[in-house]
Amino acid sequence: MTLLDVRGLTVRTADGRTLVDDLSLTVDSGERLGLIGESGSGKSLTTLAILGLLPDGMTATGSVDLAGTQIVGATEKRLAAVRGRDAAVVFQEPLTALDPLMRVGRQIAEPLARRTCLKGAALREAVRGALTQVRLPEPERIARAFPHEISGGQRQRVALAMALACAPRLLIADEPTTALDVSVQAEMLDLIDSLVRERKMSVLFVSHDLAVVARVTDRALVMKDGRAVEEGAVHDLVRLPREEYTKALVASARRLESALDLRSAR
Ligand SMILES: Nc1ncnc2c1ncn2[C@@H]1O[C@H](COP(=O)(O)OP(=O)(O)OP(=O)(O)O)[C@@H](O)[C@H]1O
Repeated sequence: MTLLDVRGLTVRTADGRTLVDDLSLTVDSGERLGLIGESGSGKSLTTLAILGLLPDGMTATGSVDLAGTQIVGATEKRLAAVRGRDAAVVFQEPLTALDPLMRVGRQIAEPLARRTCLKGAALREAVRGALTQVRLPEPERIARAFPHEISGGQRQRVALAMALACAPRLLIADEPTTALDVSVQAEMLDLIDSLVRERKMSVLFVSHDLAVVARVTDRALVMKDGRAVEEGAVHDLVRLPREEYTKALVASARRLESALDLRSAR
């Protein structure tokens, strides 16, 4: 069953520049699609358009059907009902999702309480469970902390716990590991991978890095200058890229991998 069906999505600025151009993609229930392309290729604007979160002044045309709701042109009320329940997002910078003045536990409690009607001790226990699920040690301490009191990797886990709190059918992860230290990137990818598998969730995973996309998704769509240039199984894209642009992405992922191999051999 198709969960997300994007057809002819076009995003324009107020002065008429086209930043996403006639893009179409689908994500089935339980499927994981990678969206890959260099910086500026339109990946983030695509994810924002899917959630109805485009910056002021930008307009979307075309169709974005998310679990039966048409997102393009939807009212804010309708969008609020969809976000969190049908799709939730983890951004590159966890601080965009977290309120700096609110303790971490309360930030997770709010969406949990909305979904489950839990209160008091039962809600506290559910928050603890949400923090444990994203493999945070000492969940009581983390729940009492403010965002600046925990590490960047821990903040990204908290953002993931918040995104998962309402059990969304689609997780959109927009460069979720790019801002993290290399040492914690792989752990975060493995965590996302195992949590979405356990929950049979669909994923739209955005990255400029083909090696990262290959770790979490089975199929990928390559974007350049706001357009889709190639789409296929990740395995095929890596082995037999058709487009010059995809070949360049594969070559740079290989260069990076061999540089890392050399580093670890030293
Ligand atoms: N608020 C904005 N106003 C004007 N132009 C924008 C805005 N946000 C993005 N753009 C432009 O739209 C294009 C696509 O940006 P987008 O952020 O979607 O790319 P991206 O592939 O996600 O890259 P990155 O990973 O660097 O964010 C770029 O040329 C960018 O400069």
